[in-house]
Amino acid sequence: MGPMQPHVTPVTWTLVVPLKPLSRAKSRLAGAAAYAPLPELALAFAQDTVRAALECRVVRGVVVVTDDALAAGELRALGARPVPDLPGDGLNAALAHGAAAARAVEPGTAVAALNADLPALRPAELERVLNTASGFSRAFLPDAAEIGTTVLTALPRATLSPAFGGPSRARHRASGAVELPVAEVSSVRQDVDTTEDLRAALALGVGGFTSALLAGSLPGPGR
Ligand SMILES: Nc1nc2c(ncn2[C@@H]2O[C@H](COP(=O)(O)OP(=O)(O)OP(=O)(O)O)[C@@H](O)[C@H]2O)c(=O)[nH]1
Ligand SMILES: C=C(OP(=O)(O)O)C(=O)O
Repeated sequence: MGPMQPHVTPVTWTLVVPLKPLSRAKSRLAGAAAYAPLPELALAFAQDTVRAALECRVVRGVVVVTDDALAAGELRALGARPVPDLPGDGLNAALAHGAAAARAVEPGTAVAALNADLPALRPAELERVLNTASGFSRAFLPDAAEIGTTVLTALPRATLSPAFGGPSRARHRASGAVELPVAEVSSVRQDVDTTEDLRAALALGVGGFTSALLAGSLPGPGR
């Protein structure tokens, strides 16, 4: 930055990552259970997601909303802050609760919901998504299938107002959030719900937890 540039305070983000109990996670991935147990896959995806998120330069912290004691311990070990769900309320309540927990500690923080199933996540691509989001009060990134959402953002004065679940892209757009105009961020969009998604994530390159778990039994094309 040159000497005559105005001083700009960069936006830094607290991410909120939701993770349901591992024993119930990733039911649509049943086809991949031949390669590794589903609870272990769900944990490895979350570990790779959280580790990459914490390596992103504009991320100041990660809150993981989960009632799973094993996952909470493993993700705390990576540097995340686990908080339990509110009793019986589901995904969007968990995200709103996590955003409130983040702002209880850091009142001025921008917050972003991030799916826990992004094992190919690259910190530099997440940084480009978040830097683009710093220009909008609320914004979102559609998933690779163009139906759901992988990231929903809110600047410090905005409320997150999450509407995840199924066709959430249209719901987030209807809520007034801006669809982020950012290209070539496949690693931030590639969520893994099905065996086909897992193949796509493996083609992008997954993180160390997922690749170690699948070592020797990688699901290749058409298998
Ligand atoms: N804390 C919390 N996280 C949730 C809850 N429901 C879903 N999630 C998480 O939100 C994300 C999207 O959830 P889903 O697509 O419903 O579940 P999934 O485990 O990814 O996949 P399926 O079981 O195949 O539907 C995942 O990271 C889940 O772990 C909830 O009630 N509480
Ligand atoms: C919850 C969502 O994700 P998925 O169902 O694809 O995991 C969503 O995209 O809103």
